[in-house]
Amino acid sequence: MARKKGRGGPGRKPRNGANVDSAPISKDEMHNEKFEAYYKMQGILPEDEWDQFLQAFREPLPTTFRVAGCRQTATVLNDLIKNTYAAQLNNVHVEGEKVQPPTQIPWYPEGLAWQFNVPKKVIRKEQDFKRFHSFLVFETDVGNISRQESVSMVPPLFLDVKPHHLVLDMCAAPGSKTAQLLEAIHSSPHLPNPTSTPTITECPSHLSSSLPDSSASNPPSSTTPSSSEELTFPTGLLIANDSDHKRTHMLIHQSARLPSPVLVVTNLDASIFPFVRIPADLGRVNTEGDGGEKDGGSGGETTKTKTKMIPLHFDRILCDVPCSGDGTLRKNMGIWKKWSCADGNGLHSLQLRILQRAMRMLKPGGRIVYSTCSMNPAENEAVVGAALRSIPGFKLIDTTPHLPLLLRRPGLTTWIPALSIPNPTSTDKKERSIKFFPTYASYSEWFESDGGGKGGGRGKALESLWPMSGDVGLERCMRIYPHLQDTGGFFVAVLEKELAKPVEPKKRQASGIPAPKAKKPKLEQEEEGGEDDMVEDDVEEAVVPDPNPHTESNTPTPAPGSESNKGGKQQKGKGNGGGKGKGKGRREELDETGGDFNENPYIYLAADDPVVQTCIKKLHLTPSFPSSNLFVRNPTGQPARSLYLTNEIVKSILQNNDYERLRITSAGTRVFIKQQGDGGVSKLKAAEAAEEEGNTTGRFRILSEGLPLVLPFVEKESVVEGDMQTLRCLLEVYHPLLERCGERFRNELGGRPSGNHVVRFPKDGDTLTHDLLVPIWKSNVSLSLMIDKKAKSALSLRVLGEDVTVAGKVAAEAASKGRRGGAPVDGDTVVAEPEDDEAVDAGEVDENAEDVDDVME
Ligand SMILES: C[S@@+](CC[C@H](N)C(=O)[O-])C[C@H]1O[C@@H](n2cnc3c(N)ncnc32)[C@H](O)[C@@H]1O
Repeated sequence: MARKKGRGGPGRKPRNGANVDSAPISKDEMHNEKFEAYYKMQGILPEDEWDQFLQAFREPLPTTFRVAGCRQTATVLNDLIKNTYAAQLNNVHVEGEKVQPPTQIPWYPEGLAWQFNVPKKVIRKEQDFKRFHSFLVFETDVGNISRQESVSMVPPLFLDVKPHHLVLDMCAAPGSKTAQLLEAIHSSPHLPNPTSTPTITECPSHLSSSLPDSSASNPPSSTTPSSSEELTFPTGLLIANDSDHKRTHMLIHQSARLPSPVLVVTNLDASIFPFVRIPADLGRVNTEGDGGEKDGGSGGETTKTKTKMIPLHFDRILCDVPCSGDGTLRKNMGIWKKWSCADGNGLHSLQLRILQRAMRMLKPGGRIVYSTCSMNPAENEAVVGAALRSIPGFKLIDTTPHLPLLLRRPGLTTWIPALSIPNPTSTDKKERSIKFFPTYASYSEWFESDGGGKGGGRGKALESLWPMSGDVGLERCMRIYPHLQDTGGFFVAVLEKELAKPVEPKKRQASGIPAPKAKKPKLEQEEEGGEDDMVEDDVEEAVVPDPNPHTESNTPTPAPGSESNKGGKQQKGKGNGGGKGKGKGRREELDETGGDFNENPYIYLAADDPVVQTCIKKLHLTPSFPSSNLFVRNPTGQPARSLYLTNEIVKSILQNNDYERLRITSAGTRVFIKQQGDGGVSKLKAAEAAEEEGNTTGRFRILSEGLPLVLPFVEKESVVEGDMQTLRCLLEVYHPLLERCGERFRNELGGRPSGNHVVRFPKDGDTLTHDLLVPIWKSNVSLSLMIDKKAKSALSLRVLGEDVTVAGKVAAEAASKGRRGGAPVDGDTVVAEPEDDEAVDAGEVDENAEDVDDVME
């Protein structure tokens, strides 16, 4: 399956929706008078740094990536990069000049982020770089490496997410920061990390060859999901939201590389994000932050007594808001030509409403990180300042002690807004000039005059664009500039909600805080009206300014459920709410493109469902497996093909909220799938075999991405020990015969029934630095390694030092014939994969896969 080339090109929608493009332009064209005039006026830098600042923006951005996944995997990979690849690349010369090898980004924790700046032609020509690039591509595909702009790695680091935290990523697509947040939630050393792929699956202690077979070998004795969850899954939650429906699918695709039972993806306008209902007892436990959870009742059963519901408040919220993106000039070169101060002005109102909404959904003591890839104070300090003044009880955190090696400048405490207006000295009406207004009064005066456009249809700009009186500590914000550490431009502010009880609404009004007319989110109005328990004490604080009538800039597309969407096509939502907890009837749902919200429901299976019980038996799972946390996604609620797993809090959300109201696009992760074929045997024969077995529930297997989550519940005795001969054989051939495998493995597996098995390849301190666990499928005559082709290639490269897989050989052959093959060079098309039905049978082909290049920032 070849992927289309997806990066750049004129008209490409960038990360924030502004209409800029990344088509290359010459350095001579990299000028913009208005940009320079505007930022010089703001005094963002000392005069003597100005040239360096502009010059840095004209240079290509280095390629940056971070090593993701669990600590074990990350350490192995990082050592490999440091000791093998970077060492090899330290001595590459092109046309007599030394090429800089990859270097560690100095400020990133534990040296896990890297950068290099090597022209594509060098990567294509130089064997060592080519090999390094292949390695990066494969490891990225399997989720162990995340290619991400270095400044974009900053906000999640300041959010400081812990495994028990309830986290909301308000504007999450395409998802590079979501991935970081997920990794942080899964970061406990006691939890198996789904962010490590089976290529080096972290081995739960009871399956490890290296750990003593003592109490650790016993599966958790409790049969309640909550106690097994404590031992296995984080108790936290990550809701990743984006208002752009297409981009939520990018987000889902991106996060599929980091399968997690704690993830929920929603498709809502963040500025009117509705409250999520949770049972009060669950909320209380979360507020206490002890990470423990009550059993929310077994799946499929209906709780008789009415449970008191409360709105969920988050421990951490990331507001990586849509922005004008002028900090991305180095990659979105079209901004040089198109920059206008109107872009930032036009986004200010939405950004402010998103931040205010986040503040209202935060727990006392909780933290918000607000970030943009813009340098414009209209989108940064003006937003943060106005938000802090409108909702008391928050403060900006001084972040200087954190990441001390990250060079940054303090936030601006004053700035001068400007408008883009028709150039009064030009006859061309389309020509614009920039006009500064030091005060809101001077702007108002101009606005009221004819020159201001009164009567000409121009809406008035918000006063919050201007600096306001009163010190809110804006210098605590962070500004990152390209010349400081060879990055893009970026802005980050860290806000904390005080633990003290917020002041009464009346006192707030008396404090002179500008409180533009409250405009409650539609969903919230309904929520408040219908559910006493959902009314928050600070509901009156919905100091949401009127939508900015200022119409100069590219306005972001109206989001689902937003007022601005009202004129759109309306269609009915479908399905029921997935069992109990269905909200208040049907609502008309719209997505960004005007289509309906067309998602299947989330229906939990009863723990004693025959299919669940068959899975437990056939897949050799211990009784502690959280069987009531499995759900299916189809209108009938039948376990037809895939079974998904969540933790308790996600289950509680899905069962107590209308999934259509929250526009839940995805939740949890798929762990079991019905085996359609039987390795090398036809589907018909497989079906016949299943029939003969009297197994009408079908035969499910553990999906490779689900394995890390399921492993702690796999019975130790059922795991077969493999050897290097067997591993090579499984990698080289799609369906190798058992006779080709190592003798001990052959003998052990030979006596076992056909179906799903887990194989452990013990660490040998040499080729395998950690135990490796993989799922295989045994048919009557052959075996199949049930991991996808890219994961196979990555594993082969890492363990055997070469890609011995069929796909790898085809790619190498194509490359040797002069066709492009092997790993793609940055932004290029991925080589066509060989025709075979293995991945399809294995259910590993993602039909909804989006262009992964687009997913990379
Ligand atoms: C800067 S990008 C986010 C990048 C993302 N955090 C990441 O690290 O990959 C801004 C995102 O906000 C989304 N967006 C725009 N308006 C929105 C709104 N009103 N509510 C939620 N998301 C919005 C855009 O679709 C875009 O994906």
